[in-house]
Formats: sequence, structure tokens, C-alpha cells
Amino acid sequence: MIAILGTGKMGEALLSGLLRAGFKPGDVIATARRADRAEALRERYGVRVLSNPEAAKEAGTIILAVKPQDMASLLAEVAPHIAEDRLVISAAAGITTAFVESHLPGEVPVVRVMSNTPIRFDEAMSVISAGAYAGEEHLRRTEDLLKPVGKVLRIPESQQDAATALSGSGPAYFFYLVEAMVDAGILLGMPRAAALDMVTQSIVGAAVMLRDSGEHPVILREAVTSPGGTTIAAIAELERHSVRAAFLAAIEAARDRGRQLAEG
Ligand SMILES: NC(=O)C1=CN([C@@H]2O[C@H](COP(=O)(O)OP(=O)(O)OC[C@H]3O[C@@H](n4cnc5c(N)ncnc54)[C@H](OP(=O)(O)O)[C@@H]3O)[C@@H](O)[C@H]2O)C=CC1
Ligand SMILES: O=C(O)[C@@H]1CCC=N1
Repeated sequence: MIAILGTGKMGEALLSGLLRAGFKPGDVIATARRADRAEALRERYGVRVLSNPEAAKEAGTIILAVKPQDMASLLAEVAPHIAEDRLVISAAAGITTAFVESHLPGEVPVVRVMSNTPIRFDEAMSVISAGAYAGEEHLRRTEDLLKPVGKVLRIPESQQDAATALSGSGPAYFFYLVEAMVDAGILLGMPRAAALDMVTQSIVGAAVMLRDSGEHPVILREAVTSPGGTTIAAIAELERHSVRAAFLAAIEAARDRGRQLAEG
């Protein structure tokens, strides 16, 4: 039995992905803190929605999907019901396995996960790291849950805050880029809907090329950039405005914020 504690955006996306992957509604328990949310989850997915302690008591795998700021109080609520034969998976930004372990009795196996919102379309990038009491079996069980909803990579926990900044937050940077490019289309007199279509298909096409061609992004970018052409005129402006440096600084700031979240 799998329990998802705190079934919000990420928890619900994982829940629906597990059901799409063949898990039965009877295999999954959800928890929510609002009655209307609990009712919506029951209706939409046919799963049981229980209290956190009830869910923790029943499940072999317990996924913690609340915001980092809510993690300590959730752990205090469920700790008495979690034994060492369970697997606890923490999906929160910044929260270390040591933090989770220190709030649980004994030596409970904990795996830390950072996924991202494309999990809704089975295109997540999830990175996982084992805590002090988790081994190969626990990493495999975590991979079995996450592989149906995207790609999974094992990384050292020391890289988790960096991964959060890169792939956890990553989709937001691309959406921001799309917004900016659509605005540019508007500036050039393009209708908004047409601009959004053009930019969306360009980003999807570029992403598929990047994933499926096996070619380096520099080679792919150079292939678009003709000598004395239009693309280099745009790239020259991006360089003049230090866009690359802005990305380096932005992702470093996201990494640092992840570290702060761990401090509460
Ligand atoms: N959004 C993203 O892009 C990503 C988020 N994450 C991580 O995933 C986690 C969840 O994020 P996200 O899904 O966006 O956040 P949400 O706020 O959508 O989900 C968290 C849910 O937990 C519920 N909740 C809070 N406390 C409790 C409790 N004690 N018992 C039961 N339910 C509770 C909240 O209820 P209520 O609705 O009442 O607030 C909410 O529905 C975070 O830790 C975040 O760092 C990771 C990768 C990407
Ligand atoms: O912004 C956040 O804190 C979460 C974690 C990664 C993506 N969203």
C-alpha cells in the first residue's frame, strides 16, 4: 500500500500517474487537510482519503508531499506510526533525509526525491538519493514508482539542492521564456494566440530534437545560426544583455534558497 501525505499539485499528479501506470485505486491512500479537497480526490480517483496517522499506519511506502514549511508538523503527527520496515519518500525541496530521519523513531529508510511538474504528462525529471538507512532495495522501489511518470536519475544527496534549482524549478524558466517570446511577438504586431502557437511548437520541437538527436545543444544552435543572418542578430542582443550570466546567477539563487528551506 502506498500513501501520499499532502495530496496537492505534485501529490495529485503522482497519484494520477500511478493509476495510469496500472496501480489500482485500492493500492493508494491519499491525505488532505481540507474536507473539500479530500472529497474531490475521492470522487476523481476513487482512492481512500484518510487521516495522516491512519494512512501512515497502513502503508508500506509513505510519500511526504507537503511544502517544506509543513514538513516538521506532518512528521510529528505520523512519527509514532512509522516503523523501520517502511519506506519514507520525501518529495520536498530543501528537506534533507537527515531531517526526516531525525523526526522518525529508530532507523527508518528515507529516500529524497526532487521531481517536477511535467509529472502530470508522464514527462517528469525525478532525481533520487538514499538516506542513511536506505539501500538498493529502497532506491529500486522508489524508481518503480517514478519511472512510469518520467525519467529517474540517482544522484548524491549533496547535489539535491542544485538539482532542485535546475530541474525541479526548470519548467518555470521555460514558461518564463515562452512568456517573454510571446511578448516579443506582440511587440512585432503578431496576434497573441498565433505568437503562443509559434513559440510553443518551437520549444516542443527544440526539446524533442535535443532529446532524440543525441546532438549537443551548441551544435543544434549553430545549425540555426547562419553567418550574417537573423539568429546571430538576436544572439548578439542576448549576449549584450548578459542573459547567460543571468541564468547562472538565477539558478545559483534557487540552489541557495533550497539550502535555506532546510533551515526552516
Ligand atoms: N510545484 C513544483 O513545481 C514542485 C514542488 N515540489 C515539492 O513538492 C511538495 C509539494 O508541492 P506542491 O504540490 O507544489 O504544493 P501544494 O501546496 O500544491 O501541495 C501540498 C498539499 O499538502 C497539503 N497539506 C499541508 N499540510 C498537510 C497536512 N498536515 N496533512 C495533509 N495535507 C497537508 C496542502 O493542503 P492545502 O491545499 O490546504 O494547502 C496541499 O494540498 C513541496 O515540498 C515542493 O517543494 C517538488 C518539485 C516541483
Ligand atoms: O519553488 C519551489 O520551491 C518548488 C520546488 C521546486 C519547484 N518548485
